[in-house]
Amino acid sequence: MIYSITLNPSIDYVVTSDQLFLGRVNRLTETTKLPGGKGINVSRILQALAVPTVALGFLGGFTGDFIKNALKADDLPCDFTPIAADTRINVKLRAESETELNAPGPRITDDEQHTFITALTERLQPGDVVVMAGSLPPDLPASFYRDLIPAIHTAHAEFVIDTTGQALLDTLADHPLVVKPNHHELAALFNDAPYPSIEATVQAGRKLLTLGAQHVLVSMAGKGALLIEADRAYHGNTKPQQVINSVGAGDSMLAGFTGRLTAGATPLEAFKTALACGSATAYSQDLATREKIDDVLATVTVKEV
Ligand SMILES: Nc1ncnc2c1ncn2[C@@H]1O[C@H](COP(=O)(O)OP(=O)(O)OP(=O)(O)O)[C@@H](O)[C@H]1O
Ligand SMILES: O=P(O)(O)OC[C@@]1(O)O[C@H](CO)[C@@H](O)[C@@H]1O
Repeated sequence: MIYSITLNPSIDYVVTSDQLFLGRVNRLTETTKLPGGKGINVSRILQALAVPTVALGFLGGFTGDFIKNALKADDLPCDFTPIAADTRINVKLRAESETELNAPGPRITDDEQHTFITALTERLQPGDVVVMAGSLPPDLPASFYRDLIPAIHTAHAEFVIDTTGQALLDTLADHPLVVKPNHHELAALFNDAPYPSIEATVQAGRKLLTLGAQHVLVSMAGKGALLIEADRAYHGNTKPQQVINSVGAGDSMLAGFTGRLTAGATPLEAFKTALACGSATAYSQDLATREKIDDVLATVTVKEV
């Protein structure tokens, strides 16, 4: 089973405007509300790939109810810890370019934190994978993800982590199954300037393997992604289509890789699915459907670099 953890879910309020003028009234041409948050996105793509998953985390208030109902309508298995405060709303603005306004998130009490940790540890079985993805609401200690790792390992389960900076570096020695920084996050991890070439990016990504990660992907938005192994690396991409919404492309990529790898695929096969899932989401209004993923998979190209 793959459990996703979304400590700070969101309603993604996706709004479209022809142009955006700061300091003026802007009339929107379209609005949509989607269940959001990185772990939830991972579970939604796993479900599209028919990989067993349960979405965990915190949900509260009318916003939490919206997300719960949206996931229930899609038959996505969930077990969120209820909280008293309202789950946040993030605004995703599509105008000439994409702008995201992400809220800090609700208060989570000590009792709610303990309830979540107990629920998670009671569920874990040998062979399970826990995907921890996204920001922490303000009251949770910065070490919250890292503090879950001993319980995950005691259950003989593995973890995947999608976070940034020191919080990511701090977990590498515990051997995450997969990490997938984007190229900007990778450079920031090592206080480097943007990498001038694929070779330089591969060299930096390989440091994550040396520090303990089992599998390393580096995503580069429209420029595709890298699969970096100890003795070789691959660059892959998909046939370009119109980009509609890149929100959740990274989560889709992580889900595709983790889902296929866990089901027994080779890292290279899993990488191809990951590329298809990431781009298929970028080419869709919402997260990618299975049909769209299969369509895009047929266009994936990968070469050793
Ligand atoms: N414009 C695009 N065209 C084609 N594929 C894309 C595009 N944007 C993203 N993708 C695919 O999705 C993958 C992940 O995207 P990206 O590198 O933007 O991740 P991210 O920064 O984690 O994204 P996010 O946080 O928005 O989910 C890319 O490696 C690529 O395969
Ligand atoms: O604020 P965080 O937790 O870092 O990111 C949250 C978020 O931007 O990530 C997803 C896309 O990756 C969206 O569904 C959601 O709104």
